[in-house]
Amino acid sequence: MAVYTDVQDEELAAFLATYDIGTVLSYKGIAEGVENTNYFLHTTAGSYILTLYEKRVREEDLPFFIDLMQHLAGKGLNCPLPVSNRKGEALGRLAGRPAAICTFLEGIAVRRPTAQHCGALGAALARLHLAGRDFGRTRRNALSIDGWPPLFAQARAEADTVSPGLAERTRRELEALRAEWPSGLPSGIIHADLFTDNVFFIGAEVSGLIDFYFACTDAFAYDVAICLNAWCFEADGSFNLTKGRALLAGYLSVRPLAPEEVEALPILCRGSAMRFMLTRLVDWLNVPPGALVKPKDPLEYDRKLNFHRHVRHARELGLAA
Ligand SMILES: Nc1ncnc2c1ncn2[C@@H]1O[C@H](COP(=O)(O)OP(=O)(O)OP(=O)(O)O)[C@@H](O)[C@H]1O
Ligand SMILES: N[C@@H](CCO)C(=O)O
Repeated sequence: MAVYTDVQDEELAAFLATYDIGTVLSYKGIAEGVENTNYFLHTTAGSYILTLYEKRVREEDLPFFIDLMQHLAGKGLNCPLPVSNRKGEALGRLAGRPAAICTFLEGIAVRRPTAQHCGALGAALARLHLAGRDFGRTRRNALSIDGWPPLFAQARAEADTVSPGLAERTRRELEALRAEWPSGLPSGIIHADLFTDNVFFIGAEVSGLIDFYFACTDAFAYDVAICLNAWCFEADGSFNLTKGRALLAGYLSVRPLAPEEVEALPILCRGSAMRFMLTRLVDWLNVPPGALVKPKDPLEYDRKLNFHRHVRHARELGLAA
């Protein structure tokens, strides 16, 4: 996370006084991440994460995220559990922002995942898809194909300052995606942002999944595509087929992919690369003054998009023939 909103000692003490989790021993802003403000919070009762919800999270969606984490935790998935205050409410307000306190998860986010990590991640993703099946609530994916043109409109005029030709490349690609985007794929709750920083490991095992603030109802295979992009490319921009194979084999060990999901995987990877290129581009061009945040490189995803433009079959992404 980043820190967009400062929290003063007195206001935190007053906020905590409404909970049964003791008093503050220490708290510290977390620089990682780009979406919300997060603090490590140590109280006399233990360790927690305090989140203040920022820009992209709509306040009316927060009960969905909180209920989802409670549902998934109830299904045995290791994800942050929102803590309720004495009134039984998990959502409050702090420093003028909506805020929640969640349980702290142990484990380490790997920066350079191995094929073994990718396999474990694939299986964890499929378990998440199964655990969400009876959640009973839905949320539209605001960052799918209909959400991309408005993002592009925000960045278009300045896109070529980031890379010459980026505006025209993106315009053409958006047209192509619109023409080929699949519909009717098996759908349910997806995480939609399961990058390496949102998955904790203890040794080779997944110990926890965090950051459910993009979770929504969409094609399961789109979540697989997001993970292939986030986990299986090397720093030099090449796609690591061994990691792709491991991720897909891990996923398939828990949930099979239907033929139409397999067929759609290349275009879903292209779309997923577009989604992250665009949100990164908008953020890159709009860093709020004074915020403790390091914007992520949009061109990393422009290059991934270019790779996927040439992929014709999921075999090229690692699916066993
Ligand atoms: N429940 C938790 N237990 C332990 N650490 C956590 C927890 N939640 C968040 N963190 C820490 O805070 C950091 C940022 O959290 P998170 O990824 O949710 O932020 P974000 O701003 O939404 O990030 P992103 O850019 O991935 O969307 C994580 O990398 C992790 O170090
Ligand atoms: N995981 C995203 C940031 C949160 O949307 C990215 O790497 O662009």
